[in-house]
Amino acid sequence: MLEIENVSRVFAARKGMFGSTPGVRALHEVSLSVRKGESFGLVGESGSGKTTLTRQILRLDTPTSGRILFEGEDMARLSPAALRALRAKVQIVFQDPYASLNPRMSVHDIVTEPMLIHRATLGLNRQQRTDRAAELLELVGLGPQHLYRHPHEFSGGQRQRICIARALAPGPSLVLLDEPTSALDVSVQAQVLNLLIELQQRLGLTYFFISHDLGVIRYICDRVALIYRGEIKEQGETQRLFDAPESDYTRSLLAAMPPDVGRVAGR
Ligand SMILES: Nc1ncnc2c1ncn2[C@@H]1O[C@H](COP(=O)(O)OP(=O)(O)OP(=O)(O)O)[C@@H](O)[C@H]1O
Repeated sequence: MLEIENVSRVFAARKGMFGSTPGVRALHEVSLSVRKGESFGLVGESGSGKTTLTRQILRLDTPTSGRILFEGEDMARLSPAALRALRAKVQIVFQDPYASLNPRMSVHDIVTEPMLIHRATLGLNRQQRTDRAAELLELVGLGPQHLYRHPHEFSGGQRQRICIARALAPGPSLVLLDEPTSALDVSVQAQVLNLLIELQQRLGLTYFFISHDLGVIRYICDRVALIYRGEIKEQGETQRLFDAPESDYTRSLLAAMPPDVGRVAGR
């Protein structure tokens, strides 16, 4: 579904009024492939390049070299119409459900907005968009009675469910989950993770799951890649990587952050 081939991203050195910024090699020869229907985890500490890679997948930034294929097509070579269609197919859920919902918008407007943006692709009229928003709320475990409420009336976990409904609104096949539970209480984390697993099974979604929490990764991801200073240090089946890590970096990461699956699963 998603092939990342030898992607590098270098931010050039810059001279500014208050001195110069050195060049940064944020990604170096990153290669990985995400299969349809799986959950693929990307683990790395702060500054390792996770956001930069995510921005390349969303086509918000362009690699310095290398290429990214989505469903076999080079993202850099898409026509404007194909790029618009791709934007509906690849959606993201951010870490902070408090910051990522506009407090002035109703849940209805938040969830129907992506349908409006992608109306050329989806072809839904006003009533159909409202009906779909109500269905999506039901799907994420919030009833349609919440449609005309505003974000401040919801808890953190409920807000993240609204963010998930918004991400699902244009009918994506790939969902990028950028630390989607790390701003939530532990008990709520487990509920949201279980919801994500359930939605994946029902809708046949593919997840690209970014996290620094190995417990969460182990709970949800089929395969995982570890990124360190812009380079992939190891990747493979999650279970294998935890049981028999091949790189020193993986070993040190596992030693520093023992995965605690029981806590995540709420057991
Ligand atoms: N626009 C930019 N210009 C210059 N350097 C950048 C830019 N964006 C990111 N970087 C640098 O690239 C490196 C990778 O940053 P990135 O934000 O991708 O890491 P990250 O793994 O997402 O970190 P975090 O978990 O803290 O979000 C860092 O050294 C960062 O300072």
